[in-house]
Amino acid sequence: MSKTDPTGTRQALSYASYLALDELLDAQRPRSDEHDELLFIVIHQVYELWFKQLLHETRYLQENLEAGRTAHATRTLRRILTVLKVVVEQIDVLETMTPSQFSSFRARLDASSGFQSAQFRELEAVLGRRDERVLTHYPEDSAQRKRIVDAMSRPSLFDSFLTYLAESGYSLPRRADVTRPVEPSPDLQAVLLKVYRDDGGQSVVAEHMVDLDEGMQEWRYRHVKMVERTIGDKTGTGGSSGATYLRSTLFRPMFPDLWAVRSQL
Ligand code: HEM
Ligand SMILES: N[C@@H](CC(=O)c1ccccc1NC=O)C(=O)O
Repeated sequence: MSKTDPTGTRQALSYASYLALDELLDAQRPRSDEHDELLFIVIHQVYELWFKQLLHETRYLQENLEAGRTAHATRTLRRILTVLKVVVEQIDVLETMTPSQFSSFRARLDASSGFQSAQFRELEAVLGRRDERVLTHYPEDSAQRKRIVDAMSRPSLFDSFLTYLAESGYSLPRRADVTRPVEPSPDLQAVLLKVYRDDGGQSVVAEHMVDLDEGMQEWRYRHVKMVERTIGDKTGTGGSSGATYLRSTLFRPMFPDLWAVRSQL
């Protein structure tokens, strides 16, 4: 395959053109002359690429679940979990940056912050988070805000998991309104206990859902520790109390029913 350049000349596909490296490698633009700022930018860009891939895979996972395809869903979940592991471990790289190295360019970040990562918020919404407060960081009418709002109004991954169980023959209560947060449900927990006792492919999928929930919580924990060691108790550039706020977001499971049943297994 070949494509034409702006002068109309045919260009053979190459490594650089296939991967759009001119654009990609031109997209790191430090605002200071400090050595460490490039690492900060690269890490965040890598995160956003992985978030893109995770959103791509979760969409596929939902399709597989809703079609009752256990093997495909399990494989996709494994890929998602492997990527999640990589993004959690990536925090090690940023932790090689000392507080004073970060302080050398932190003021140049102005009021920008992780609160503005639309893909992270979209991922949370796809998994099941329903919290309109996150929208305050995105301008009305922005494409980013619309993607988060859309994700909050579609069935979440947890809803697709429930559809999958129903497809597999388990009769269970449907969630009346997918735009509302998941409330723990004793009726649903009774069905989940049966899923685990039957010990089929559905229980493997359920275990991977727990892995996913645990992985997201691990990310939060590692992020908070990174924040504590890098900026201590300083307030965040995004206007929050910083580490104190972030600590309050720990232990907020996405799939509470899957945790609740474990004391009965
Ligand atoms: C030195 C490194 C980092 C520091 C000091 C830091 C600090 C903070 C702080 C203080 C907040 C609270 C918002 C605020 O008031 O600013 C926050 C939120 C956030 N950060 Fe970071 N961060 C770091 C790296 C990262 C990385 C690598 C990511 C990956 C994308 C990330 C993603 C987020 C997200 C998604 C939030 C929102 C969390 C929530 O509201 O639950 N941060 N960060
Ligand atoms: N909120 C951080 C700054 C920060 O980490 C950040 C700034 C801009 C873009 C991404 C960031 N990462 C995650 O919050 C701080 O208060 O130092």
